[in-house]
Amino acid sequence: MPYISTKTNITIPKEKEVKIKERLGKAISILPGKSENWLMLSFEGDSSLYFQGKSDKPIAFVEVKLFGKSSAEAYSKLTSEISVILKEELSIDPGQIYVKYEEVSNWGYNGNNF
Ligand SMILES: O=C(O)c1cc2cc(O)c(O)cc2[nH]1
Repeated sequence: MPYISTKTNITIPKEKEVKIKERLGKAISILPGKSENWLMLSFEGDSSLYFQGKSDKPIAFVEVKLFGKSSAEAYSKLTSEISVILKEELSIDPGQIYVKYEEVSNWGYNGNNF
């Protein structure tokens, strides 16, 4: 049950959001055992974000939370793919993107915790 949130200082047109949603749905399988079946996503455009004291270029902060653990190699591959997606869909340069990973041991769903 991964969760990916994407926050950016630029506007995300609806058709781009849908495309990114589809691409992240495939990319999540880079993490062994994870799939779009349990993936939740959120998008927040037009955010007040600054990087290196500036907000004059497209910037993104992406958070990936997952139940359990994965490997540094898998996280690195996912970062590459997320960066490609945001570059191709929103023209955000990889050097303007942070991707944070969080491994969660207590995850609730459907009224109970796994
Ligand atoms: O995507 C996951 O991390 C995930 C899905 C899923 C379903 C399930 O029934 C479990 O017991 C664990 C679990 N993890």
